[in-house]
Amino acid sequence: MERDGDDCISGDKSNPHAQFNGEETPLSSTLYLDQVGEVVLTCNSDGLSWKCVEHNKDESTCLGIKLLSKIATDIKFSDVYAVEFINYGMIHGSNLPNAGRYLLGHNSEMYRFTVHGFQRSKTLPSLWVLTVYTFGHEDLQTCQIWVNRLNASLNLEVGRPKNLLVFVNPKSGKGNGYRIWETVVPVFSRAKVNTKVIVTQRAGHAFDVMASTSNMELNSYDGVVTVGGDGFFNEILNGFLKSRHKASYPPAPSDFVCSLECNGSFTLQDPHETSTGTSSPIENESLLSSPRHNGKEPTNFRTEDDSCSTAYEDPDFLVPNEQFRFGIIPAGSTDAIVMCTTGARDPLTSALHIVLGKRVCLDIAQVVRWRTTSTSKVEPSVRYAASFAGYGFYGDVITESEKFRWMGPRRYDYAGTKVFLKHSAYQAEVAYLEVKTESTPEIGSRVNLLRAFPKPNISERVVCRVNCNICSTKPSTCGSTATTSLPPGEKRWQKSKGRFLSVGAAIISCRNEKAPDGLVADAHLSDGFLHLILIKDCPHAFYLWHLTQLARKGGNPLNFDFVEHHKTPAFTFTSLGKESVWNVDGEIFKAHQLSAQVFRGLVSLFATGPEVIRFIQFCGLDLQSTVGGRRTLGSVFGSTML
Ligand SMILES: Nc1ncnc2c1ncn2[C@@H]1O[C@H](COP(=O)(O)OP(=O)(O)OP(=O)(O)O)[C@@H](O)[C@H]1O
Repeated sequence: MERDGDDCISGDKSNPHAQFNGEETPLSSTLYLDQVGEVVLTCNSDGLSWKCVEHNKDESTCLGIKLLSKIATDIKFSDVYAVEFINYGMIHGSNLPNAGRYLLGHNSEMYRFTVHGFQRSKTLPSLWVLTVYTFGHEDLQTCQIWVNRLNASLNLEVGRPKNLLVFVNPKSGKGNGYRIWETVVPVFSRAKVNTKVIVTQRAGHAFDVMASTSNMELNSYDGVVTVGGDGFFNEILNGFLKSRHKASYPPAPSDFVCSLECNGSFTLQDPHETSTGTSSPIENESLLSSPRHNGKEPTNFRTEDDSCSTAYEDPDFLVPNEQFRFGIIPAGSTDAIVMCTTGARDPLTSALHIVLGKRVCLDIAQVVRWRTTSTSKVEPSVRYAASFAGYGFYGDVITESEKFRWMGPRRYDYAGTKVFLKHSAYQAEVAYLEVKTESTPEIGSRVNLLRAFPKPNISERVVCRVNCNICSTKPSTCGSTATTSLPPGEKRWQKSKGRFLSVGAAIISCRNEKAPDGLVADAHLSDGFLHLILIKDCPHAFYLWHLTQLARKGGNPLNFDFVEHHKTPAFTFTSLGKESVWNVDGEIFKAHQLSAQVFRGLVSLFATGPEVIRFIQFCGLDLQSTVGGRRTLGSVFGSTML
């Protein structure tokens, strides 16, 4: 084992950084790989590869199977999140049988460094598992050269965060938000990501911090990480967008606007007024003026000597902002957003997406409540949603489940069962914008098309996934809405009035463990559309049938006559009853009258999108047993908690 480190390195070891400035010189050394043995390690522009010494000459076989082929032999820099020098210590001998003479057959002490990366789980590719390769050499300098060289390569990886603001909800899910954060802290510290951690003390705490943090301070972070559920993410998203997203209210049909104007407290926007993100009013549609400003006006205040001074002006924070991303470490009760954006409900997978600087754009819906109850005056209040906004059944379940928060995630099953048994239907009027595009002549009336042609089965649906073609077709301006980017003739309002068991607007597929394909299996993360699902009053048994389809892998919950499905960028809603509760990303939102529109890719997430192709290939197997566990009738009702 005596070896002089100077002899075994090829490349300019005296200056590893210099090798990176010009043409790259591959670095190569003979080192020991823990649990394997002596290897020739090579570093090139893409990553690291290693080969057992004399591998080709003397390959171990057992019953004709190459034993060494099971050992990983390379890793790309894009899959490496940290390289650490770990000083003098044990390198273990090979654990392979018949290791042969080139493998270290015994333990030995030497200087070591570790390469931390990940690999995709063989059974669920969206699930990322940690990998650690420990290399050793008796010469300290050799190890240091390798560490410097590999860290120089990692520094060239673009988009990796250095500073993050982290919010932890200790009450999330089963109340273990902080414990979950602790399990992923080592990933952040190894990757040398600085974190400012805020453990929330109460509901609304994170919203207040996000809303009051200056843009200057926010600009010092590469993003915000939330450790919690969908409701917690929603709170942080709203705090972030509250004063930073500048946009007019959603478009609405003229009679909707009239109903607001008749109240005497609201006026139509002057069509000549220029406002960010809107075009002039289109036929049969009116735009509503937005009194919102960016909240950064200079503040005049009196100083001690009574002179008037002006506080500094906080710089603008651009939204959308591709550099600034959100990360979600799942700790909630449903975690639909994380499942749709990383494909897995796994804190480590999320942490890896964050430190590796992955990026995916996410549509956000702006939901404006105009009236809280039938008698209240018009008072616009804006809420943003990342996954789902629902009324009727969805509003009732969230209201009921809040009474049983102590039950943890099971409260949704219990509340869902209770609300299902009540079978309440609500009188309402919904208007949605029907948009014609080249690929789908009238997206808004899709249900009628589906009646005329057989519904595509699940394998034919264009499901959103990593590098999704639909989502990566960039609109002219990111953060825009289809309501403004399409010419007036391409849009028209359609209405649906009647008794509904539920009205739901899914911005993403809303996949979760109880609804494995989500409510809308082929919804996309950033196509600029939401899916309006209207469930008309129907017999109890039919509704149960819809819910069981929702809870089933490969089910078709929208393929019923009592279900209307409209893909649209905007809709309005007016309750014709007294009580009216919405569920926005799992949080209660009382609204008698509201309008909503989608902003395409308004925020970016540390995520890649799910690895869906193989996910769907598993359909033949019972994936529910992997992701959903045993199904009970209660969990069928709980599946509506999107
Ligand atoms: N320290 C706290 N104490 C009580 N409530 C809190 C605290 N911090 C945050 N909250 C509130 O808890 C609510 C729910 O949080 P979260 O979404 O993390 O969990 P969940 O409801 O169990 O999960 P999911 O939204 O996925 O169903 C949020 O609306 C948030 O405002």
